[in-house]
Amino acid sequence: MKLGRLNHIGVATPSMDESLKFYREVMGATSVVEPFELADRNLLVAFVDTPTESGMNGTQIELIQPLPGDTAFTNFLAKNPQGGQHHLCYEMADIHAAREWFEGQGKRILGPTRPGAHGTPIFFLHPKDMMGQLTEIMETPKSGH
Ligand SMILES: CC[C@H](C(=O)O)C(=O)SCCNC(=O)CCNC(=O)[C@H](O)C(C)(C)COP(=O)(O)OP(=O)(O)OC[C@H]1O[C@@H](n2cnc3c(N)ncnc32)[C@H](O)[C@@H]1OP(=O)(O)O
Ligand SMILES: [Co+2]
Repeated sequence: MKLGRLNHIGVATPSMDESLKFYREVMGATSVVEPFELADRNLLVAFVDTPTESGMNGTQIELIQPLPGDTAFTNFLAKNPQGGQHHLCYEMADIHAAREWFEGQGKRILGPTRPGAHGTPIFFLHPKDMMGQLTEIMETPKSGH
C-alpha cells in the first residue's frame, strides 16, 4: 500500500464562526471554503486552504462543527471543550484496495466506505489501532482537493 498526500486535518470546533475568525485574523488564512451543512450527518463543515508554491492546494484544515442531532462528536467535545485536532486524512489511490489492506492488517474500520465532505469515498480507522490517531482514508480525488 502506498501512502498518499495528507489531504486534510479534521478539526472539531464548538463554534464555526469563532474558528473561521481565528484562522483569518490570527493565522492569516486567505482562502476558505465557506461553511456548508452535511445534513445527513448533522455537521457544519468548512475548509481552510493552506498555500503551496503553486497555489492554494496544500493540506486543508477541515473545520467541523456538530449541529443538533449529531452524536459523533459528543464525547470528543466533552473531553475537549475548545475542540481541536480530531483526525488526519490521507489519500490513497484505490479506496477498496486500501480497505482490504487495513482489514488484512487487523485494523478496525469504522463504518462503511462512503462519500466524505469532499464527495470522494472515505473510511475511518480506529485510533486505538492507528497509534492513537483517528485516521481517515480518502480516495485520491481525480482533480484538485
Ligand atoms: C466532515 C465530514 C467528515 C468526513 O466525512 O470526513 C466526517 O464525517 S467526521 C465525523 C465523525 N465521524 C467519525 O469520527 C467516524 C469515526 N469515529 C468513530 O467511530 C468514533 O468517534 C470513535 C470510535 C473513534 C470514538 O468513539 P466515541 O466518539 O464514542 O468516543 P470514546 O470516548 O468512546 O472513544 C474511545 C477511545 O478512543 C479515543 N478517541 C476518541 N476519539 C478520538 C480521536 N478523534 N482521536 C484519538 N482518539 C480518540 C478516546 O480517547 C477513547 O480512548 P480511551 O483510552 O478509552 O479514553
Ligand atoms: Co475528514
